[in-house]
Amino acid sequence: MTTVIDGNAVASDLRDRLTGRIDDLATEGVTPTLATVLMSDDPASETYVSMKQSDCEEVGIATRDVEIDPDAPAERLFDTLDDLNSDPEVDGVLVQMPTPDQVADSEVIRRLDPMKDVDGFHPENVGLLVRGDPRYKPCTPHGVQHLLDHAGVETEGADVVIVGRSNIVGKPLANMLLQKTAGGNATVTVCHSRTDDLAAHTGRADIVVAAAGVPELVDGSMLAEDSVVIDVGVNRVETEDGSTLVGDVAFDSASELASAITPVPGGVGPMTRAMLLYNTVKAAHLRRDLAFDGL
Ligand SMILES: Nc1nc2c(c(=O)[nH]1)N[C@@H](CN(C=O)c1ccc(C(=O)N[C@@H](CCC(=O)O)C(=O)O)cc1)CN2
Repeated sequence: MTTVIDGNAVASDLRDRLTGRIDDLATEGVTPTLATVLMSDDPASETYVSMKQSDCEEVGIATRDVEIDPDAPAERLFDTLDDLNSDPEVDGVLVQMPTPDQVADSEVIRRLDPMKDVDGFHPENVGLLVRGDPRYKPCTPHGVQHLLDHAGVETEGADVVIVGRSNIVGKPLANMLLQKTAGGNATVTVCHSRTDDLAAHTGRADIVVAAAGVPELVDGSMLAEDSVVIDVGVNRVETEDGSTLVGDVAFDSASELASAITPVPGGVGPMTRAMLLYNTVKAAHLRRDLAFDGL
């Protein structure tokens, strides 16, 4: 019997618990505030930002909604970040990725105040994560770790194969699963587009995390019986009737082998958004030297 891990339900539970923390902050006269910065006309990016804005509204996080013409020079974005960095009311700043070609992602990330970097992408925050002392865990890997915990999946000693080596998901997740902490202690292999015989790796894994951005790259023939499958991909593909979302996992065939699997949509995506709320609430505490022990 395969368990389908319901990311919407887990994210909703997390939002409920965060609301309690936000109410506590209100008694101190603090309203956590997130600035979202969108410099893109990609419909998926627009959707993600508007979902993040409405999640904030639901839990009581105030928002600033900054939109920059995608054809503007990079300096326009950098000036905006400088303003948000120095604005005392803003706790967290999120620049929706990807940015346009004339703007180097690496420069954007460095320009952010690391205390307001609720994506956890700034080199200072990456360094803290790798050393095992995370300030802000990047939202998608944090969501994956939380889903595994919620589903009762033991990572200690587990053979985990991550397919994808991005800075947003694959690399930070590998580091988090390696840490000597709860939700870590795994043996981690990171596969990518140049990996020989991908199926040989995924086929021996206890846990497979597919985060390559390739629709239905991993199917049931590539999995061990009773493995746990986490699908990070959100790919919009054309169909005869229009378009649909598919993950990096071929859900039907993978479900026949997996003991537990996340769907797309409704798996990791909602958790990515919930963890952004978590980091914003954490930022509101850290910036005021208030204790934050998690949820
Ligand atoms: N600054 C950032 N940019 C990007 C990140 C990120 O973590 N920070 N990650 C990805 C995209 N992403 C976050 O922005 C993201 C992806 C998917 C979802 C989501 O909720 N997906 C839903 C389906 C949504 C739909 O209907 O299209 C789901 O899977 O159920 C949220 C956020 C790249 N950029």
